[in-house]
Amino acid sequence: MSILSLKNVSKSFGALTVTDDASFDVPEGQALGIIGPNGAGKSTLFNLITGNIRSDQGNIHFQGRDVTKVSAMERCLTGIGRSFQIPQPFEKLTVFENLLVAATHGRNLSERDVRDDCADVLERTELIKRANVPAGQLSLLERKRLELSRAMATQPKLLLLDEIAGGLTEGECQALIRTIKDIHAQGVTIIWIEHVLHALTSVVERLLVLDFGKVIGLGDPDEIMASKEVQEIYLGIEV
Ligand SMILES: Nc1ncnc2c1ncn2[C@@H]1O[C@H](COP(=O)(O)OP(=O)(O)OP(=O)(O)O)[C@@H](O)[C@H]1O
Repeated sequence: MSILSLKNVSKSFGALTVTDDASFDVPEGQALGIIGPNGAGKSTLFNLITGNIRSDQGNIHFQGRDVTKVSAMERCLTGIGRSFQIPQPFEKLTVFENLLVAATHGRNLSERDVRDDCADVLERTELIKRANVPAGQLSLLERKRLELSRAMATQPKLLLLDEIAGGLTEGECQALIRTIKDIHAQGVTIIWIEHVLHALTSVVERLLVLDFGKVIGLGDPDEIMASKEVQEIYLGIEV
């Protein structure tokens, strides 16, 4: 069964069409990677799925329900969580306090009701030892982990990751991949936008390619990466 389904979704900013008739399904429990050149419309696609922006045309179904006109807040409450390309935690709040904010708002519950779950999330994302440290004092990898934790604190069924591996060393990247694999193994469906291709392809089962807002490829990661179109358009290699 598909957890997410987009049908003929389009979005323009003025004369610029940023999402062009996008249609695809994400089966429950799958990890889907999204690649494409800068400005291809990847983050915009996330904003359409989360409800941060509305589509001009088309429909979005989540768990069988048409959420096209549903607010971002309600989509979050029903299980769509995301991390942002540029982490913006509350720098002066501790890691744990940052999670409490995400969990209480993202689940519409009191702090008392979410405390244990927040501690569980920090265990899984390996940040529990830093729970009482202000977010502003974290290393880059820890900030990435906090961004992931804030998304997980909303208890998503569908987790959207926006370029979470950028800027990390290879060792840090591998550590983050292990955590993402662990989250995926718990049954969370993942859609991951990433320019660090080896990180992405080590996790996802399918790859979607966007170019000028159009879905130009969707399928097995190895086949997609080897395709002439992707090599030319995405990697800039003439084959
Ligand atoms: N709110 C907006 N108003 C006007 N133009 C926008 C808006 N949001 C995005 N755009 C434009 O839409 C295009 C796609 O942007 P988007 O951020 O979705 O691309 P992207 O594939 O995520 O790029 P990157 O890989 O660089 O993050 C860009 O040309 C961008 O300038």
